Amino acid sequence: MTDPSHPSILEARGITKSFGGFCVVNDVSLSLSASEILGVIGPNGAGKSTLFNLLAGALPIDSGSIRLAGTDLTRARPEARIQLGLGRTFQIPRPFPRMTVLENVMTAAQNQRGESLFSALATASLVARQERANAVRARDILDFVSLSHLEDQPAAVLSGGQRKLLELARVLMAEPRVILLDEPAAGVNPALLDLIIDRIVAINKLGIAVLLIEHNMEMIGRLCPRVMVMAAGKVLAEGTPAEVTKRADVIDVYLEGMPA
Ligand SMILES: Nc1ncnc2c1ncn2[C@@H]1O[C@H](COP(=O)(O)OP(=O)(O)OP(=O)(O)O)[C@@H](O)[C@H]1O
Repeated sequence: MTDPSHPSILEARGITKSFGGFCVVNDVSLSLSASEILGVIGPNGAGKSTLFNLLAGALPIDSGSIRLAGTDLTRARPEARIQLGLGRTFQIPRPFPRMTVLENVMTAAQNQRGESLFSALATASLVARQERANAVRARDILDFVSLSHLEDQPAAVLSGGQRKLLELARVLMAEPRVILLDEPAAGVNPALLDLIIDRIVAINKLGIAVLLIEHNMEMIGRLCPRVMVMAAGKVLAEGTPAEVTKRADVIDVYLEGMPA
């Protein structure tokens, strides 16, 4: 349920997706308020990444609806969703390895807003001015994610944690209202993990809502006032991390055997 004082920015209703007759996301609904970080947890194969693919438009949904700030995105192309403010990161970041860190961030700029008019009127000097403005903004964002010192390096040299920070920077360049974060802690060393957590808090304080898939329960506990537990494609439980981690059904399908 969304608190009326914090209206919903992202709303999904009854999202369902099957592959070859096997239902991997089954009637999932969620409501994310503009000020919120909502965690999505659950065992491997629960359908969490598929849910992100459906929200981001990488896969078409079989049934259900998706709204972002009241606009129906259910059938919108992924690029249209990005332009409307829905950003996402991937479990395994895929930067352009030979481009520099700065160039990687600049490629995520959404200058195609009003593209037809822009291309009709554009002159070389206008394009150059836009590029300079993008470079200034990309440098500010690299500073925000503490990667400024690497801006001229090819992305191929980055560590796993630095690649996650670069992904965050690329998403921020597109000026999102909501970010879907898919396992930002996976493969990240403890020092960078603290930095990533700190940057997610800072991003949220800018008014950007976050939907966070994560297996790292410490990170979930530090970031998420509310979590949704998925199992076998369905929402099994919702509540605070303390509430859901006490539930016998959640312990049974997910938490048993995990490191404390
Ligand atoms: N394109 C696809 N075609 C067929 N089956 C798929 C496809 N994508 C995902 N699946 C299946 O859907 C189920 C859910 O997978 P998904 O990756 O969404 O789970 P997950 O909760 O994100 O798991 P993990 O925590 O391991 O990332 C799995 O059984 C997976 O094999």
